[in-house]
Amino acid sequence: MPPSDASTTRALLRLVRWARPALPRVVAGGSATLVASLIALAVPQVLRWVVNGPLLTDGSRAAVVQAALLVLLLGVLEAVLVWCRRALIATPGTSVERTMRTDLFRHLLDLPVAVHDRWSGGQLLQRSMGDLHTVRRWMVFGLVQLVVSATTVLVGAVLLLVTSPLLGAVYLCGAVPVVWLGFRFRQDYKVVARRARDQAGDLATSVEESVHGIRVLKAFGRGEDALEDFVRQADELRGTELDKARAQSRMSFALAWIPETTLAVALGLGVWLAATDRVSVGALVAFFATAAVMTRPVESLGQLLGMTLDARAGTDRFLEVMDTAPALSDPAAPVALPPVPAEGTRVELRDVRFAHGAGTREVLRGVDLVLEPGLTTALVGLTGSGKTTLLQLVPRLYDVTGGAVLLDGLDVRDLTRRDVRGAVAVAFEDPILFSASVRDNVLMGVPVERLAAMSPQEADEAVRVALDVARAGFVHRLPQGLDTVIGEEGMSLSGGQRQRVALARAIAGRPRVLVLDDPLSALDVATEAEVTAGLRRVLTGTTTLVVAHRTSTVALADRVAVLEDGRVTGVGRHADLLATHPHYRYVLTAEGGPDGPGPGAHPTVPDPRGLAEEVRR
Ligand SMILES: Nc1ncnc2c1ncn2[C@@H]1O[C@H](COP(=O)(O)OP(=O)(O)OP(=O)(O)O)[C@@H](O)[C@H]1O
Repeated sequence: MPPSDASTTRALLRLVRWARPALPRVVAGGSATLVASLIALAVPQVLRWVVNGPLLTDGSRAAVVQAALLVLLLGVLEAVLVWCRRALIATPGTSVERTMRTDLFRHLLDLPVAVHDRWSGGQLLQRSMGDLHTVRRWMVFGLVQLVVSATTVLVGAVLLLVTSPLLGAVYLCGAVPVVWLGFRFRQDYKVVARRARDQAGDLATSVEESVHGIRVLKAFGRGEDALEDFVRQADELRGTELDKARAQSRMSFALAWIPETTLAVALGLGVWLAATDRVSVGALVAFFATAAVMTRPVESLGQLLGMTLDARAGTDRFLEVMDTAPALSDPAAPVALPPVPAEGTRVELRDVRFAHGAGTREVLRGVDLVLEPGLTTALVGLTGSGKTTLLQLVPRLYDVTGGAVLLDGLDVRDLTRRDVRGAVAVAFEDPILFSASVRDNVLMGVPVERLAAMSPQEADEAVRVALDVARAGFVHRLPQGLDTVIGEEGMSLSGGQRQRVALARAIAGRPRVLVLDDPLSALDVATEAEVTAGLRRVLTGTTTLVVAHRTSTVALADRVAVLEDGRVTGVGRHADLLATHPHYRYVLTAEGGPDGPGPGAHPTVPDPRGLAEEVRR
């Protein structure tokens, strides 16, 4: 993504919001460095006084010693001030970086799921780690040094002109090509700086995807292809870094030879002027000593400008995420969710419409559906018909684009997201577990306030019951039982085991509404029936919506809703729908949807009533 044309200064000034707490120390540290640099510039003036005074006139030894002591004192003072800079600036820089990182993460949690289609995991990782590190280094070193070097160069230039206007003018002629080259450098470097940061993010994405999908890569023997891809991206990044280094070295070269050349011309001219008594020897010594003090600040300007442009690229990437408005927000005056009615919570989808993006086809086109309190409703439809989409509207993971979702008569958009998500628990088909103990993974399903009020024994009991209902007793046989860390995304567990822990997490908080996206697909039919019976026993009064692909799952529900062409075209008991609803019959017999035998095929569904009866018993 090319950098915007907004000025570097404006982009970097926005950092003040995060840097404000550190500003007093940064300013104090910068002032210490500035004073140290000005002291360095004062030394030549002392030399001028010594040469023109005691050395060339009366030869007073005492005056020379005094001058030497003054130079020594100035040197010590300069060293102390440089130390002060380090002591003052290092710590606040790290806390600014930490705050920015935390804000970025908090904001990411608030952003819609669709954001992840735009920025991959690696890009977000790079933005929150590498980019912020670059910004912090610039803030505590680059910015301070840039201000100090620029001020030193300006003050030095004035001193040169005051010491000898003619020599100063000759020396400062070099500023014209330097400024022009600096402008060119800025134009070129900001493009490659941004490209390098984007490519580093892409490279991080490759690593993340390969590690994540390592089993697929190995199973299909695609390790070499992944390596080739990685090497290509790493080469591209290296090429861009070399472009940066080349631009940087061209600038540094120009900043070294142009001032050196003009200084050489000024030296020749100065010697002639001193020989013809047009300038004093003391002034000549002071002139060249000042120019020598300016050499390092001048040479460092290229590097510091490069750092600034790197920080600007990092800042832009950080602000792009921060400027992305959360699609969902809490209402200004939220309504409180009333206590759970005795019979359970009633969920209503009223003329719900939804499209995944502006201008894209509507997935849901006027869904009317009531989930009766305390009952289980199975949602059935062809693959891609919008079942998962519909499910995600209930806990308000997305907002409807038309119509409304109501919990006990209240629009979910009038409640706080915390209230809605505390009331509605979800288990997805692909269960994501976190790198934490089994206990912590399960307790994640309990709303924070309720968890805080629980004693450790009560929390353990909630975990035990949830795992029992989800038939996840296998966790007790893990090496450390409930304390076993189940690893990144629970990779050390089988698919069915992960699903059961994720289900336990969904029910641990005894939610008012339970939304299940085919969460038992990896279980055998007998275990699924046991889990469903457990849910009925424990979650009495919980209203449940479950996406079902298998007849066995449907048979366990009280009612079935059929999703067809973005609408609910039938609601009823499984057996009745099977007899009266052709699309329902087709969905259940299609065995994989469009590739199945088709609407005309004879259903081969086992009679589910027997299974349901068995489970209820
Ligand atoms: N984040 C998204 N951005 C854009 N389109 C999406 C997104 N998620 C789903 N879709 C599209 O919305 C449609 C419905 O998808 P959805 O996952 O809701 O179907 P489903 O009925 O749950 O399918 P399945 O039974 O295979 O799980 C599909 O055409 C899908 O491509």
